[in-house]
Amino acid sequence: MNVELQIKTLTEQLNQYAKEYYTLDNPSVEDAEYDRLYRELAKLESENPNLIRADSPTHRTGDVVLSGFEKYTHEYQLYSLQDAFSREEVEAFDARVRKEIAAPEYICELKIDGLSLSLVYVNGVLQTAATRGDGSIGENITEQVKRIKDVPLVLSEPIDIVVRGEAYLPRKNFQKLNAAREEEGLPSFANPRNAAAGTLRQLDTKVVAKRGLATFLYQEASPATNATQAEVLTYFEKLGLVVNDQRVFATNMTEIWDFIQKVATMRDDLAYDIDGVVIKVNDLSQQDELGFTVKFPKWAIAYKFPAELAET
Ligand SMILES: NC(=O)c1cc2c(N)ncc(C(N)=O)c2s1
Repeated sequence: MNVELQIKTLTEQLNQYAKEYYTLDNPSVEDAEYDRLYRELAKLESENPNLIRADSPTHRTGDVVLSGFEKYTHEYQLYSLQDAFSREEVEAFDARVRKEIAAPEYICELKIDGLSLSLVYVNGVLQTAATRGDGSIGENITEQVKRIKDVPLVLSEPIDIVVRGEAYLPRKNFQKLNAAREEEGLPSFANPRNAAAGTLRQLDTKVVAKRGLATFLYQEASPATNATQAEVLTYFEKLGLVVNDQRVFATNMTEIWDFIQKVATMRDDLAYDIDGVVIKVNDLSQQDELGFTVKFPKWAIAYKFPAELAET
């Protein structure tokens, strides 16, 4: 088999094994077998650097220690959501929407308690990952984000797209991390969000790879080709991006509030922290019609759960 085909086969095999291990939590090969194949690929790549593929797992390792964070100017501004803390405030949002949209269909999604992330793909290849910053200028954390196992280095289609999402630390990895820090006599992180933020601010990317961060992508920043938010999310999944599966449609306040209450009861059983529910007008042309206030989109609201009492 020629070297290029060997490299392609090894890369695809290793990426499949990594997906089984990290995302499906169901590895089909022993670590030793993965390591053997990985070393074989790394050897072939070092002998044929021109044949290294963009989706090679060797981009996710290697001890890149950065000297600092470069600033990154977002092509598409990251906006914040208006918060709601009561049913009445969500009702007021719904009433404002109905002033312009007769019979809105909403999509309700979980509000992940992590760190905002912007991913820029060019020709389907991850070019830049950046923090939100002030919404216009963030920090370039591309090398760190390449160490988040569920972020695809290459999408299933060679498209240019800018997506928004959240990087978070799954609760089980948060507990493991704090246990290890206690062992080492280091201060523990107060919550998974702080741990995720602290991890992505690590200049030593080897540390990021060990911590087990994960992502949920939830918004297209570049002009969407889909008609609705629901279709955007389905498209993201097709591209290989991770999308949260807890999302429902609602056409009135009762359905919205039923979902909020359902989420409030199941929140503690989730594998990750959330701090609310995001309600959005599903139709993207209606989102454009509604537009923005000075600060927020008028087509979405973030219902925030009452802050959980700190564990005493
Ligand atoms: N600041 C924002 O615009 C958002 C923040 C978040 C978040 N932390 N989690 C989920 C969503 C979502 N599903 O839309 C959004 S949207």
